[in-house]
Amino acid sequence: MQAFEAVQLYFHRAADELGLDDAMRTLLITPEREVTVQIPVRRDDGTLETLIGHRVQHNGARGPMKGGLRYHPHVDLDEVRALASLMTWKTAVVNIPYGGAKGGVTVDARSLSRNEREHITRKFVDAIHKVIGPDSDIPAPDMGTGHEEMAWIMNQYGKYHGFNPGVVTGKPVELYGLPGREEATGRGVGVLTLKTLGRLGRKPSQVSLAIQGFGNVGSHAAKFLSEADCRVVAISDHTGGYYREQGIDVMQAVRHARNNKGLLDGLEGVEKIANEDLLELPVDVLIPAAIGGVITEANATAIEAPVIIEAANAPITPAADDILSQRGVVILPDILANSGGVTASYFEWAQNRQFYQWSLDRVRGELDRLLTQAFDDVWERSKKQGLSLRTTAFVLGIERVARAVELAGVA
Ligand SMILES: NC(=O)c1ccc[n+]([C@@H]2O[C@H](COP(=O)([O-])OP(=O)(O)OC[C@H]3O[C@@H](n4cnc5c(N)ncnc54)[C@H](O)[C@@H]3O)[C@@H](O)[C@H]2O)c1
Repeated sequence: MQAFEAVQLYFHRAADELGLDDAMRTLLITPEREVTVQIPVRRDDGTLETLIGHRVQHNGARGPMKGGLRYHPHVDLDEVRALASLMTWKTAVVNIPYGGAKGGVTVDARSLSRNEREHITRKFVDAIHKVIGPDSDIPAPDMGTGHEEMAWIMNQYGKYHGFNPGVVTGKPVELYGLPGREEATGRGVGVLTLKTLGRLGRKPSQVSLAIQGFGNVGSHAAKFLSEADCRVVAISDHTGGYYREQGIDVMQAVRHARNNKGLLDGLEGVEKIANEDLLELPVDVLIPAAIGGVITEANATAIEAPVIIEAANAPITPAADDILSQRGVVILPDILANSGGVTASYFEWAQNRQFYQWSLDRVRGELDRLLTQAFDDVWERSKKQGLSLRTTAFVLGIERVARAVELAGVA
């Protein structure tokens, strides 16, 4: 099932709980604006190529729209639409004053030189600068983009509209970025894992964890949770899984990856396992933090972990979600579990608007506070209404957006 259908399914399940009529559903699902543009680019070898870029602004009832910009060969309008709507529900669940958007260019970022990436980014801004801005739509990094692209967006946007660093987040710290933005999603996953364990009456020191993916999110989550006394028994990246029953020295793994082009292969003192086997280990908590669609109908029954924290976007397919939920597995859904990133982006935007640099301590303190509040809102409502955490998170997000739409007056 494609991302689009999965989001629609979860939306309608929550809308059923809220008793929303068809007219309101249509209004909430329909994006406010979709922009598709051509991006002509001269490659370094002199050839001319015409790329396609999209920006979908889903809903701005609660504030300026917010969402990443991805450079990936699979980018298409349906996917961007689905991800834009997910951002609307995600910003609402964590209760920051934003709506949702998403964008992308259909291109393999790894095939581009730095020079080509810069040209594409500036051309894309040329095409969409009229519809983005610090009060309307604020892009951020996503797959295939990072702080360099964000700095170019800020610079190119400034040529049309004057200096305004709040037009984009995920910038380099030296250029109005936020200290702690890089760790924020992984740290948030860690904070929310501890909150989940606390509600289940589990002490971190009694808990074993397996984490799939050791990139930005997975490595920071592993670091945070091992420092909190959890036993991280397995980690992985696309080179394979690495297992040690007594617990992996996460800092050693971080250092190893840092000196090995970000990769874990060759890590010493661990047993090598297959990535699929990592998912089926008899651990207390499983954290998929790599890619989508790794837990499907085919392997859902083999998953032994009683708690899954969705650090990646959509790691569990809807069919697998049904199987796991029926078995009583506690699943903390992606729209809450990985919302630390967009929350820190909101802090970056707030500090840009204040022209005041936040300290790392302040960022961490505010991040922990907002995520804890969002977690408590979702957990308590889920218990009260007897709904899964995923359906509850969607209910809460959709309800807040619907209320904002109604209060502001829809027509
Ligand atoms: N970075 C953020 O702020 C953020 C925010 C929200 C959601 N996410 C989601 O979290 C996930 C991870 O993002 P990231 O920023 O850490 O990406 P990243 O590119 O830094 O790291 C991805 C990691 O996954 C590994 N990987 C790739 N394919 C794999 C496979 N088949 N099996 C096992 N490991 C594999 C890679 O080797 C790498 O270690 C993505 O789904 C992303 O959409 C990230």
